Amino acid sequence: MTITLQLSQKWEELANIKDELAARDWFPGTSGNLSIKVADDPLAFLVTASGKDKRKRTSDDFLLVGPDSKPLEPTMLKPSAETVLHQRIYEKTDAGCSLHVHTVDNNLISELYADRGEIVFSQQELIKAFNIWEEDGTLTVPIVENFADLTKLAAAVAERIHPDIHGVLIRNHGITAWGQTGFDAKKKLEAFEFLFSYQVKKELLLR
Ligand SMILES: CSC[C@@H](O)[C@@H](O)C(=O)COP(=O)(O)O
Ligand SMILES: [Zn+2]
Repeated sequence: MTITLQLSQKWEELANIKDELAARDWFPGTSGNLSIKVADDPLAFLVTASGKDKRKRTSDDFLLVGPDSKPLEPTMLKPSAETVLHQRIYEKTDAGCSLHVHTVDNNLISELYADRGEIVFSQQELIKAFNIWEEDGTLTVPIVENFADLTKLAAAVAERIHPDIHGVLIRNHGITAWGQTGFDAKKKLEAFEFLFSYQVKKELLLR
């Protein structure tokens, strides 16, 4: 397969995911960023351009960056401010796609559980989306502080990545979740958001 064909297929895959997440209203105020891996060695990935309304579909939505998160070709576009987070995820995992969204539910959970540094889910059918099939299985989502220094933020996220971790919450900011493919990453992101929404509502009902 030629590189151009591979690139246009990945572009289409990411654009479709972006549309689906936009339909869920998961990009308020231009927030959120998405990426998909195009090559492993050296690393190259498509990432959303910074500051755009991610609900719109345009030919300027993504740009190709290399292992240092810098554009691989001359462009007027700026890679997402949070590109380095995606870079660190590709370095530390076998992910093929990484998705970052800000939602009210993920922000509330990140704040309510910040002091514990994580939230652990169990006895929930949807943890099967993370390949956890045991009746007493648990799913842990680490929570890191929202450092303004993005290199520091990326290092804090990278530090919490282990084989059983599929996403990291950033306090009062959002979640970054990843998977081997675009389908896998989106499935996990949707499952996370279901679990966060359930937990928020449960805590409200128990008050
Ligand atoms: C405009 S609020 C969101 C940003 O500060 C950032 O957190 C974000 O998710 C989007 O930044 P971007 O540079 O467009 O990828
Ligand atoms: Zn963000």
